[in-house]
Amino acid sequence: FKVALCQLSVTADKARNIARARAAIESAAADGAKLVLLPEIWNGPYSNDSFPEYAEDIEAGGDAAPSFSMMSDVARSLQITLVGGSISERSGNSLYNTCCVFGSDGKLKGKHRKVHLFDIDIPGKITFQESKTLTAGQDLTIVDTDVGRIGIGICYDIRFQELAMLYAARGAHLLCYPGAFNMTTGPCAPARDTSSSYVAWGHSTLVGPFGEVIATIEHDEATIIAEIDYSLIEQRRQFLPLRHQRRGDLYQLVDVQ
Ligand SMILES: NC(=O)CC(=O)C(=O)O
Repeated sequence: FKVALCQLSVTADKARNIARARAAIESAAADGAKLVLLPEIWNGPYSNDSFPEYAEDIEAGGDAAPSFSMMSDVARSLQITLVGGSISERSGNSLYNTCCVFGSDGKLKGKHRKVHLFDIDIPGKITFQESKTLTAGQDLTIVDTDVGRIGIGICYDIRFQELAMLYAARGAHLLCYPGAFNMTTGPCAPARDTSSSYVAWGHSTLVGPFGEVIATIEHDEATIIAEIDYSLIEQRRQFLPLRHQRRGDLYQLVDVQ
């Protein structure tokens, strides 16, 4: 089936960001995509000042959550599976960086709250402390959808390979990491805006089970549409039978949930 990665340009105008995301999803579905992905924090700027301002109460829905409502509505009307990048989510007194996954009926199938907050300090380059405003999620997220079993992480989560290994062990066909990587630390993000306080890298990428890049783009606003074929996963596992060759007597991956 066809998958679409929408690399959106993000501005401070939330209504415009929502309209633009909807248009990108509609265009991807018109081109045959059955699974559509958005980037990390696509409804407003990626900054600690903005997270509280753009946050939505997903549980309340409706007017309290216009980005969430748009995603649910568009997934239902186009009958696609939507991995909704991420938005900041308000829940009680806490804020989370949250990815919502919608089924082709528009229902929320799963919600991932970023588990590894992006707290870094690279002198002279970039300092970012998500933990100033955000709370880390406590759960791994695997979602069963019309287009297979999907493991979700958000941006910095990709750097902790145990997550990916656990998702694979739990039978995930596809791992989705909506990202807002930056010019210092690396690839995969919304479109680049050099006037923004946080300059995103762009380069959204779809990778196959041999580690091969199926499709990628530069840093402008654009959408990748490419076919993925899950049957290649089994072929890869036959060719490289790592699962049976692991040295459990020397090391173990422990699933604590
Ligand atoms: N924005 C993130 O969560 C992570 C990031 O940019 C990185 O390089 O890692």
